Amino acid sequence: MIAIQTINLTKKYKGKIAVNSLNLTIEQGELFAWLGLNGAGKTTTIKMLSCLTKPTNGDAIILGNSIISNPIKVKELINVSPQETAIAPNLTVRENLEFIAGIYGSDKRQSKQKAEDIISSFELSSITEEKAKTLSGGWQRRLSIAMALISEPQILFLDEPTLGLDVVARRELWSVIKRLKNKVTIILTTHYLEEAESLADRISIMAKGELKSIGTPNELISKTNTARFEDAFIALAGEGGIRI
Ligand SMILES: Nc1ncnc2c1ncn2[C@@H]1O[C@H](COP(=O)(O)OP(=O)(O)OP(=O)(O)O)[C@@H](O)[C@H]1O
Repeated sequence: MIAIQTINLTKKYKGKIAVNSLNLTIEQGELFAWLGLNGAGKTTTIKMLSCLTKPTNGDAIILGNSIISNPIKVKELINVSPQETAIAPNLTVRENLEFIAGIYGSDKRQSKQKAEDIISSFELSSITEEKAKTLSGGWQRRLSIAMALISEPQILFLDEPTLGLDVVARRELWSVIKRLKNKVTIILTTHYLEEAESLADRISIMAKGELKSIGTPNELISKTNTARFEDAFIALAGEGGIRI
């Protein structure tokens, strides 16, 4: 089944095009990565798909629901783990999880159970009673993703999930994300090419609001006739990048 289909999805800010007539399809269960240089239009696309900003033209269908005519239903089906983590610093890890479960309508008993389940699946048990503000960046990001999954979304948007993390914390988070594959459709934005290459089923490359190419890392390498993914990325996303 199709998770996301965009139809001429376009966003202009005061006449300036941020995203230009995007047409693509993402299958359910896919881990799909957006890559592009600064200002390529990744965040704007994610904001439209998650109903945080309205398109100027076009539409996107999320699991059968239009982001324009049915944003309330779309918001029930998705969740976002934003760049700046949305955790409450003075609450413990467990309290943060129970709090979010409550916001999404669970009663006290259900909230406790949901928090317990996610603590176990995210291997958070060593830090459950720690206040969130005392956690390292890697643990904070892991908690933030766990919180985004409490509402059991079908589509999860991960915006720069490992930004600023050290190499070990990054690898640990990669394994957390890999375990989610095929359970939830994941839309990932990142500036780390090796992150997209390691995690994504397919990658889309944007430049100046235009979709330049979509494919598996190997397909993008072969389409651009390059030897490494980094070279393929530069051929597509760089100044005067090709469109294939
Ligand atoms: N609220 C806004 N008002 C005006 N212009 C905006 C706004 N948000 C984004 N833009 C412009 O739209 C274009 C695309 O920006 P966007 O943030 O989507 O890119 P990005 O690929 O996410 O970049 P980055 O990697 O730097 O986060 C840029 O030219 C940006 O300046």
